[in-house]
Amino acid sequence: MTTPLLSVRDIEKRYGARIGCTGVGFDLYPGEVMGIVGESGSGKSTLLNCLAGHLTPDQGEVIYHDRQGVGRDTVTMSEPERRMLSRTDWAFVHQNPRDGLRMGVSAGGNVGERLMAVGHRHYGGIRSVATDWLGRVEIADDRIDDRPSSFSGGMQQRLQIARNLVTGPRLVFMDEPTGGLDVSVQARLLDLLRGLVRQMGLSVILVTHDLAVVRLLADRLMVMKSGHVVETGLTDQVLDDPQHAYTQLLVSSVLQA
Ligand SMILES: Nc1ncnc2c1ncn2[C@@H]1O[C@H](COP(=O)(O)OP(=O)(O)OP(=O)(O)O)[C@@H](O)[C@H]1O
Repeated sequence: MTTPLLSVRDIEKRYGARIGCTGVGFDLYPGEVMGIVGESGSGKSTLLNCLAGHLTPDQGEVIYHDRQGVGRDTVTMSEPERRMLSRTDWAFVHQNPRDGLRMGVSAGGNVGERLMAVGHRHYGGIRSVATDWLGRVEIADDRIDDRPSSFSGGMQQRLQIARNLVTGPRLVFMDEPTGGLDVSVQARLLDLLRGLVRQMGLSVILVTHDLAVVRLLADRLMVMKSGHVVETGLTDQVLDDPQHAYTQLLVSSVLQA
């Protein structure tokens, strides 16, 4: 049987007396896209940040199987080790591209510096890979020396995606990657993301409150409410035949919208 890429066991995070998330466990397999959905305040971001090492959970394990097949608990690993993983194996796409880009650095620099961080040194090679990646996210060659602040919101988000994927990560965390964009821009970005996820065989944990996004991208779904996972299953199954009353409400409110 295939080894999971990530094994999450009994994660809990509290903010004082308030529950951020609790009792969360699942396995993510290579090449799988797991969607986490739920209304505002249900604990999606808390969970994602615990999984990505941005928040320390109060309880639980996040076992990541590295390229050597060794299972390592990212909750207890040292900060330098976690930082190294974030550079080499993991990527994080923020809702707001400003949180994931360096706004004072050119588009090419934003992509190229990630390559340099993993040891690439040859300037010409870095520039040509950066150009190639700008093309893959549909940013014209002649924008390579422009700063992201001169880009539209959709372009900034595509640049953030290029910056994250250029190093060939094994696991990508995405926090509302299409949030805050116009509907037509969202549709184009979703198409692009879906293509990249398929081509690269990426494993993704995707947080969104938008069921159309998970319908397109996610193989499996976890539905959260008040910090708990209330339903989990294959995306089409959960959306077409929701079992939990809360999921039924989520799905029907979309249908009525
Ligand atoms: N820094 C914090 N301090 C105190 N409580 C927090 C903090 N961050 C989140 N919470 C609480 O934890 C719970 C889960 O919040 P979280 O942001 O994870 O939900 P979410 O589903 O991501 O919501 P949204 O879609 O609005 O981002 C909520 O009750 C929230 O008020």
